[in-house]
Amino acid sequence: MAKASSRPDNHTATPTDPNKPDLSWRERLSALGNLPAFFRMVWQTSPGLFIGNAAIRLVRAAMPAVMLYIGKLIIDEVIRLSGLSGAGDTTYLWELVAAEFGLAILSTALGRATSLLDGLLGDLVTNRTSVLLMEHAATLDLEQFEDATFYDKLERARRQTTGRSFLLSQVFGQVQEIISVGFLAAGLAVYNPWLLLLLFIAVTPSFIGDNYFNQKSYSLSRSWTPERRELDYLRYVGASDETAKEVKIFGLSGFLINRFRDLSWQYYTKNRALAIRRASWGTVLTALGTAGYYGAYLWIVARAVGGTISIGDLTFLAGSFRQLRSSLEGILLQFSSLTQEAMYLQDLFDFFHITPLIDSRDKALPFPNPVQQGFVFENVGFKYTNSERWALRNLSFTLEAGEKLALVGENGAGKTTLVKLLARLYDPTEGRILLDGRDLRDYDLDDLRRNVGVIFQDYVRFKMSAGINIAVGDIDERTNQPRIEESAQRSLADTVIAKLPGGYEQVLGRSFAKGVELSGGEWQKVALGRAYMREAQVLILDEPTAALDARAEYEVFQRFARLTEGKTSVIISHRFSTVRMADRILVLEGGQLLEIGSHKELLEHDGRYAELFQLQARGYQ
Ligand SMILES: Nc1ncnc2c1ncn2[C@@H]1O[C@H](COP(=O)(O)OP(=O)(O)OP(=O)(O)O)[C@@H](O)[C@H]1O
Repeated sequence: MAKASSRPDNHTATPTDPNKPDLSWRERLSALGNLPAFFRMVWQTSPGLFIGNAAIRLVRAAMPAVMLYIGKLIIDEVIRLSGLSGAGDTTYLWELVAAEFGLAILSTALGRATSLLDGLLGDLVTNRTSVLLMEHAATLDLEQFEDATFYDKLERARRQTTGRSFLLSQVFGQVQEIISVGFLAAGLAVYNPWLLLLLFIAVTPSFIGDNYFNQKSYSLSRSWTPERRELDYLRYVGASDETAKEVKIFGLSGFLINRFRDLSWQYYTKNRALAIRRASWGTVLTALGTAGYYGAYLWIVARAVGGTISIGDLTFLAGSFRQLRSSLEGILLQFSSLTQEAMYLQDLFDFFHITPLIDSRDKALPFPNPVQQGFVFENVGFKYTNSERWALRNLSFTLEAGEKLALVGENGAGKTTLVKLLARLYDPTEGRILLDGRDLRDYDLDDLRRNVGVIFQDYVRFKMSAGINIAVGDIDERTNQPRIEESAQRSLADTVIAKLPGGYEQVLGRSFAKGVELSGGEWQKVALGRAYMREAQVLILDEPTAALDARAEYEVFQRFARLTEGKTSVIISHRFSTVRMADRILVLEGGQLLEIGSHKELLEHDGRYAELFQLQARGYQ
């Protein structure tokens, strides 16, 4: 299968290309090609349940034909006995009745057993798919997550993680029905093979009709993925703890609800039009099937009246024909919904086929320990995929090993982008970054990430315990309580946590029962603790003190200076009291390097840094 990537330039059209609303028969059949991979996944989930399910279904498949045949034998025996005027031996008759009763009980029991196994297996498959999805998502790039088409794929794949149990019982049921039909058809063919032909002719119209409408509804639902995502988003924004504050203050609920109502109504009307057409055509086409059934019934009754077949044969044939028709209709209808399901499955596999663009090379180098020379930016330029503008351009500078560098610049100057390149969340669009003389891309990615610790300004507030919120800096050490507490002390989070009713076990945020919310500055202290958890050689803090009060900021920096002694560090800050502590300061403007030097040098230079510094200093006078 072609590898799909989130980059528009090498995006390969898959059989389910969203820009192509109607899918051909060939594409739909080729979607069935996903079933083996799906079953491999089911098999790997639980071979025992898989085999059990298949075995029971095989037995169940033979039941309808056997029961109909026993019914025929019973009727023929009753007629034979009634012709003997009372004195016949009824043992055989009772044996037959007992056999039919036994089969009826067995059939119900097996029916229950299959739903049970389907349910259990379905749950396991759902869990496994979710795990696979999360595992795969973890391998992908930040850049891919920021791409809307990627998000649509992820969204479609996410929907596939639930509801797969339905496909499972559907395919299992389908195979069972096909075997069942085989048994019944064999019985019917013994009497008259033409009946089979009549049967196929009767069920074909409704099959074609249903296929057509399934395809339409798949295309509709697929082409509406972005809108459905927007609906989910509106539902979330309109009713969530994180947004409630602003929604209330700005009185946004009316606006959000109306937007939701308009969009959902549009989708509803499109769906309704399709559903009405489907129901109308379905009625007409099914009537054709009924006509076919009665045609065959006429023939059978006429043969029975003419004496060519027995009354038992009549019931067997009529029963078989009726059962066959409904089974065949079932199979054919299921087939079209099966291809539809298989197409949805394609979405899941498409997602699994997206490959990360940022990865370790073969024979990647280990991260130098310790870093000898440091980083060199050589004419680095970077453009976000979804943007035409250069976020960084012509950037050349060195970050010496052990140096503390501060990044300064106005909003949107490219500071965060620069540190993302340093942590290899992205690769430069042009130029290169060297570490100890080798391209950053030559180093093992996991090793690099372990050695470069970044605390972003939009750090995540995990709705988990305070301890875990610090331990995420080095999650393997989450049970190392002394280390967590030491990190908390350094980042000043210890006093915050001491006030929490549950201490380090206290769940933060209000999403879960007993969760406690922190203030912005308190959260920042907790997040800062992550930097101290990580024994990284390079530490990057992106506006780590923006929410801190003046005293806390001062203390944090005293400690930070001590912690980063001998380490390479980069700090982004808009506060010059923080910035001036750095060895050198790099001033960015519009993605370009404007000035670089120590605080003193830059003040003497009397350029942009001096201007911004004096601007801020004047504010304090
Ligand atoms: N994910 C993204 N996709 C597209 N463009 C982006 C993305 N992130 C940032 N940009 C753009 O890149 C430019 C640089 O952004 P960056 O976040 O690096 O600025 P910054 O200097 O850190 O700003 P601030 O001081 O506001 O945090 C901005 O023009 C921004 O709009």
